[in-house]
Amino acid sequence: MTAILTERLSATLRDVPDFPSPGILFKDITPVLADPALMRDVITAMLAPLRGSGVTHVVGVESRGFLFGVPMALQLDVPFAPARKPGKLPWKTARESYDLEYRSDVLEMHTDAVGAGARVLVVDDVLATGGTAAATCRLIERLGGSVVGVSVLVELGFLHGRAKLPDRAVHAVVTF
Ligand SMILES: O=P(O)(O)OC[C@H]1O[C@H](OP(=O)(O)OP(=O)(O)O)[C@H](O)[C@@H]1O
Ligand SMILES: Nc1ncnc2[nH]cnc12
Repeated sequence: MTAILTERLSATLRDVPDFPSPGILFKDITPVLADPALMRDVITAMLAPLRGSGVTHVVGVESRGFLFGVPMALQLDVPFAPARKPGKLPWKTARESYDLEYRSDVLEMHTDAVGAGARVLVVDDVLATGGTAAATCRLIERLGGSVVGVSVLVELGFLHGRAKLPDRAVHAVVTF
């Protein structure tokens, strides 16, 4: 990761205090989405540690994980599969519950999304407490896939999300 990209990201991400609830400092990624040159460099940086890892599928976590996961899957020329909030996917699903910084939730995936032999990269915008990423990894493994790595744009290091992802290869472009 270049220091210059880290600086560009730090200057572009918007901190929003007390959203969505008091005491949370929310990292708003919408200014990054609004900058195509920065987005291109971000996607390249999120993929860089995974080159040569034999990734066969990208799983993006609803909703902000989709914004980075789809362009990464296109770059790798592999299928993208969504991990979605409950009740959104139309076909047969498996589900996992998890806790995150400001609430509890459930994620679902289609049961045929990542079968045996799939080498899956999990993508999200933010790693905070790690609950979301850990639940996604559990879901993928229950469906028969193996998790090659977890790639995020922003890691909130003070929330110790990596502690919920022991033995996982976790990659963040920028850590606060
Ligand atoms: O590491 P954790 O503590 O689990 O938190 C990280 C998750 O929280 C946010 O998603 P959120 O569920 O708020 O959904 P959104 O992307 O639809 O806004 C973020 O996009 C990650 O998915
Ligand atoms: N502080 C935060 N900012 C943005 N997304 C988040 N997801 C969980 N915690 C977050």
